[in-house]
Amino acid sequence: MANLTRKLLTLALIKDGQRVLLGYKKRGFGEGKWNMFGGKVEKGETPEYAAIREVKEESGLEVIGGVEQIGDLEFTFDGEDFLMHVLVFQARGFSGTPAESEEMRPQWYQIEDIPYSKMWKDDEFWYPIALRGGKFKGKFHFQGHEVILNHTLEEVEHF
Ligand SMILES: COc1nc(N)nc2c1ncn2[C@H]1C[C@H](O)[C@@H](COP(=O)(O)OP(=O)(O)OP(=O)(O)O)O1
Repeated sequence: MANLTRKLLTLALIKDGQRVLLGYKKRGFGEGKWNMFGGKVEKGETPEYAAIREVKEESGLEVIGGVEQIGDLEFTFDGEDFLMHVLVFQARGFSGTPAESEEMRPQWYQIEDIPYSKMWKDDEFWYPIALRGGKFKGKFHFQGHEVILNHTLEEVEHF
């Protein structure tokens, strides 16, 4: 594969018992899909700081007690010259009430009602690991934004 430009991004799992907070992406990359909250790691930020900042900006929630890394994902897209390296975190706690932002419309989902058909196709592979408290590493190669051409996924003890 040719040299790819790497982009570092975050996703954050906000779980409260048997429900998770997802956001409907209103604009930008992944527009029209439900996803966790996250975005680019800006220059000078740690990924953990970026994850906490994105949760606040996109959902209105304050992360309490920091975040723990639970996933490491790489996404590539056929014919595209970039690789998205997405670190997935779980918030240890949170406070506040979810509020719609310019980018996301938050909504709580019971785990059994997670709308996988309206999400990125990789999510149905790794959410089950994340939701039962596991950690994972994976790589997904897409054709467009709807078809996974190939992938690897493994559960890990630590990163
Ligand atoms: C390809 O599969 C993906 N699956 C999932 N679940 N999430 C993905 C996938 N590819 C990207 N993402 C996530 C990673 C980030 O959380 C967002 C994209 O972030 P965005 O480009 O919107 O970053 P921001 O900094 O929020 O953007 P602005 O510059 O518009 O503020 O999608």
